[in-house]
Amino acid sequence: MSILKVEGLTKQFGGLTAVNNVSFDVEEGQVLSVIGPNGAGKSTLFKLISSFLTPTSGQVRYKGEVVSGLKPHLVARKGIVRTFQETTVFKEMTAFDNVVIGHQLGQNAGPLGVFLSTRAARADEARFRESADEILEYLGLSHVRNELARNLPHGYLRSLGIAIAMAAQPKLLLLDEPFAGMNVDETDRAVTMVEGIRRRGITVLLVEHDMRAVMRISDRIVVISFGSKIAEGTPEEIRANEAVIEAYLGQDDETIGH
Ligand SMILES: Nc1ncnc2c1ncn2[C@@H]1O[C@H](COP(=O)(O)OP(=O)(O)OP(=O)(O)O)[C@@H](O)[C@H]1O
Repeated sequence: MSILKVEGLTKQFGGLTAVNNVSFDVEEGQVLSVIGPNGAGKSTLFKLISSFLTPTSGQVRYKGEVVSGLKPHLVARKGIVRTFQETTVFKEMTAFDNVVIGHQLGQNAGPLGVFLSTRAARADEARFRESADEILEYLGLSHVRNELARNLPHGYLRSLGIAIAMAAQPKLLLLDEPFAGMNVDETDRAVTMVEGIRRRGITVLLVEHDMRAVMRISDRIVVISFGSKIAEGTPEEIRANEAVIEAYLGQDDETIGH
């Protein structure tokens, strides 16, 4: 059963069509990756799905309901949660406290709601603390539990962003370039994290520039180039697809996962 349907999604910025009539379905419990060369429109597509941008035409349907045009926090409350960027991690707090706060973000409109936290939210605190430890554990972050976020290396900060998003109890987790800027070890760890998330039955939609890690974790891959979908299929199908090879020609061989 598909949890998300992207239907004829188009986004124009002035005369530029960043996303051009893109359609695909995301099946519940699967990992679907959107890949494409630089400037292909991946980030724009991602923002359209998380409702940070409104489409020029087309729509996104989540569990049958059109969510395009809703405020991002309302979409998040329905279960579509994007990872937190490094800039939204609270740097002066520990990894653990950041994940506890992530639970509250899942219930409130934004950080303000957290600071003005209600009695009900405080009552949930014990449950959140227990859950935060569980998340850190299965994401392999327990050993940095008490580190201040500002002391964490880049790869860990990105992982912490995923942990915070998990605390908001997503049904569909959106990962924006989770492997960007990671070295080989960090990428391996992040791949393991995504596998762990998938095993918990959470659907994952990720947008990524680099094909190599994507090949390892995706059930399906959608390829976009110059805003349009040029291919869709399993990793094996994508690897052998002529249009994909063509789109990536001139790029480093590493990018197509060879
Ligand atoms: N807010 C905006 N205003 C105008 N043009 C934009 C805006 N956002 C993106 N674009 C343009 O839309 C096109 C697609 O950009 P987008 O960032 O979605 O690509 P991308 O595939 O994510 O690229 P990368 O892999 O480099 O991050 C680019 O030509 C970009 O310059």
